[in-house]
Amino acid sequence: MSTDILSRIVTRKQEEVAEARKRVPESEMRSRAEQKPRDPRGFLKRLSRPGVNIIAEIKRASPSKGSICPDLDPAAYARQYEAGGAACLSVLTDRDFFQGSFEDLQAARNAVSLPVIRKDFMISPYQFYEAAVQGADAVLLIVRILEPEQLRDYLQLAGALGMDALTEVHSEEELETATKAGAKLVGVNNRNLRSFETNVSHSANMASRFAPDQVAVAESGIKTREDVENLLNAGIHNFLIGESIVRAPDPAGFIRSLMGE
Ligand SMILES: O=C(O)c1ccccc1NCC(=O)[C@H](O)[C@H](O)COP(=O)(O)O
Repeated sequence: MSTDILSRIVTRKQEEVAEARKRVPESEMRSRAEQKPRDPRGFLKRLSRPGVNIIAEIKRASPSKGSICPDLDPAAYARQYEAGGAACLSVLTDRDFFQGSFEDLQAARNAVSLPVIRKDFMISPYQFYEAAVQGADAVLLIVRILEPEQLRDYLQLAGALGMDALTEVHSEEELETATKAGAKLVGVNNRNLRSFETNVSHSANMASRFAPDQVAVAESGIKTREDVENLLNAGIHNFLIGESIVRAPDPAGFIRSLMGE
């Protein structure tokens, strides 16, 4: 089942975009995005600060773990994340595989002053217009599901709409593709999205491959202060963390402990 999860997600995304275009044509969505008064909170800027920066994720469910916290209150979680010292929020907006939504993104963003990434599977310009209309400060670009040309175009499109882009890689080849496309903010996913195998040392092992002007993020499977320290020792100080924070009885306290406070 996990072997082709990304293909299944991408196929469903294509259907979703086609359905959304019928409700609001692309020309209209684009014009809404271009006319939307922008108030970007600076996702990349926050992660360029020294110290431990945690992108804390609102994650109700996932393909690898099933249900995690289906009834979570995104505004309450966002407030806890901010109180705990998170640098940014990540909000999953995919409904079918993660039980996320734009409502979650809006509720979380409106509750705090942190920059927010729309965490989804971006395969069409339409989704960038949607993200801008929803007020997202950043979007995720997954190298494995994009052609190199598309990646370059989407990095530009995100910037033109006033959003930062977090480019996600898993392998060294994908990191090379991201670098050639000009990606500045790059996340290494510790989770292999084919097998779901997660190895927290994976991003540490890739750290030396980053260009000096790139900002690295370690993604997935981070659960303990020891994980964070090992990644800090490898030179990575930005962390995207979902499940362990969502499941923590006290998310704010847990974030503080991950930060070493
Ligand atoms: O989490 C999954 O099962 C998953 C499956 C297929 C594609 C993406 C997936 N996760 C998205 C993410 O990038 C994670 O939510 C994020 O890195 C946080 O990971 P974690 O701390 O392990 O919840």
